[in-house]
Amino acid sequence: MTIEVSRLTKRYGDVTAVRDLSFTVAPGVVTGFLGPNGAGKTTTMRMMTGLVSPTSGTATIGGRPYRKLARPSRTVGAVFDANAFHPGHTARDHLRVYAAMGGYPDSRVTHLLDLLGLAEAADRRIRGFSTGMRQRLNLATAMLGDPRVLLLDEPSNGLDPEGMSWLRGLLRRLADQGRTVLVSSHALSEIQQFVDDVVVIRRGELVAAGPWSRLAGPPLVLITTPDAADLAAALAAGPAAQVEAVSADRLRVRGLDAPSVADLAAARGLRIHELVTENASLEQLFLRLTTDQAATR
Ligand SMILES: Nc1ncnc2c1ncn2[C@@H]1O[C@H](COP(=O)(O)OP(=O)(O)OP(=O)(O)O)[C@@H](O)[C@H]1O
Repeated sequence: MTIEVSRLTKRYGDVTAVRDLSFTVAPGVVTGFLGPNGAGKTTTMRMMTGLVSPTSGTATIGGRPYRKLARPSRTVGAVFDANAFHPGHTARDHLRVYAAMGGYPDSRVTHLLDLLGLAEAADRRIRGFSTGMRQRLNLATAMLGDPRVLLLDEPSNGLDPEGMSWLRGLLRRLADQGRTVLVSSHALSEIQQFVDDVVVIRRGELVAAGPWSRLAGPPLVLITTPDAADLAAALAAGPAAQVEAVSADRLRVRGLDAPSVADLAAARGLRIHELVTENASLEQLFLRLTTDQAATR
């Protein structure tokens, strides 16, 4: 179930929330949907589910617009508002209401309460729930119909480190089952741990899309060695793309991973005191992509 966004535009009066936006979201991976506040992420995700009508362009899921899907809630599970609950309901009540609307059995409710770590809190009123528990309940609601596609708007908001690690595991499993998982976020350092692909937008327009590993570029390896000059010469003569001397005993290499650097040094009898791999962070990439050139001049 691929999501295909094609030349999507949404205008609210004078405000163009989304402008001529095209990208695809593949099944089997977790895709991060990133952009500064007001970039148009929520509007785009709402257009995917037919909650907002596009001014022009299309968003399809498995080749069809949301409204033309045979059983929408069995195909697409979406989480938008983290607080769309009746505060006096218990978690179990809440899920039962949605299960009844979708025609899902009670056993599904029990299964999801377990799966999302809410079994103990199932019979407590939502009013007393933490943000993290509300996020879990939201996910449970989206997953009632065992959908092939999950659209999650800021699901990591309000999660503590343990909750983040749990969410990462859950999204990974869902993607490994072949589902299509689109997750919007502004918490880049957190989301970096679990996205395979990214789509970056700014002011409603596409800035970059593709596998994170490709957008990030090859990692850098920082080497501390008392044999810097000899090692630099050996690396430069070999397959490394770039070798830079940082100081008398430190080199920075791009285009060769740490084990290859260590093997090459061993083969030449050169000493290495430290090897550190530096991956570009999603935050660095994001800032580079979304910083307004004009504003920084
Ligand atoms: N119903 C609406 N009426 C008028 N303007 C709207 C409406 N919904 C969104 N907008 C405007 O469209 C733009 C994009 O908003 P949107 O909520 O999609 O961005 P976002 O990337 O999800 O931002 P955030 O991360 O802050 O939620 C903003 O300028 C917003 O003010």
